[in-house]
Amino acid sequence: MALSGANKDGREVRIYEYLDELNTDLADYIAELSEASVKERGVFAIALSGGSLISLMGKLCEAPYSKTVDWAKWYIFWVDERVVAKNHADSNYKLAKDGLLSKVPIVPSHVHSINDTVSAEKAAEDYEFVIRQLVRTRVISVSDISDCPKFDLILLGMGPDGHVASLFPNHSILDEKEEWVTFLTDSPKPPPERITFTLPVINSASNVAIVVTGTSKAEAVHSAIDDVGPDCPTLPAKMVQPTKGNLVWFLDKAAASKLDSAKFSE
Ligand SMILES: O=C1O[C@H](COP(=O)(O)O)[C@@H](O)[C@H](O)[C@H]1O
Repeated sequence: MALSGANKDGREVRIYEYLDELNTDLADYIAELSEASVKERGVFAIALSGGSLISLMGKLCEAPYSKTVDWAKWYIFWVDERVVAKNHADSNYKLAKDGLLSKVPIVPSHVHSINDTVSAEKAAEDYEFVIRQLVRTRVISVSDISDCPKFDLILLGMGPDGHVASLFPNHSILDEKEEWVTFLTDSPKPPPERITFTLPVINSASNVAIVVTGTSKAEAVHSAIDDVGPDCPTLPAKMVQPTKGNLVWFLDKAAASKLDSAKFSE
């Protein structure tokens, strides 16, 4: 049984007692957005994170989604990527390829991963160039208020420290306003070299989902959703506030355990 609530900012919080329910509802949510976007624009531009998110999306590889989703219309991007070879265990591309993309009929030329043969700085620059080309051809929409790309869906995970994508607490890249894609070489979580979408790009998306499971993240979830704690305003997850788009949090019972509301009966 899921608990769900929306607040006045249009932010929705969905809490699941069982992981299987979260996985099914997440697959439904993605499939519905894909259908709506393909109907409206003919394509679905989706940006993935790494980490636990990919296994939580696993139901998409199964029936009915494997048959009903219009995979040929999907264009895949990465919200953040570690600057390592594509076959490296730390690669977010490899994680998604092994766990999702190799199991469904995605068009290979629609998969836009980073250039893994150059520096982090150059990889970020090249990736932004690729995104600019696809904005020009309208594979990715453009925001009418920020001129940023407007992805149909951006999927985020969150670390126990409240980081999303490769936007870490107290890091100067949280202030980046000009670039669409930036880089860091001092990530507090290994590996140190990464590229990441900036907050203006994340907040320009039509839809953003933050998918979080596990007790280790309950404090950061509480801080970001209940607006508490001295670090709250600068917690990266809290800074995800789509300007015009929708934000949905998908939480399991453990991640939601410190929220002010939302209690399941034992
Ligand atoms: O390093 C990263 O961490 C976050 C969170 O990962 P999780 O395994 O705790 O869900 C992830 O969203 C990001 O893409 C990744 O590069």
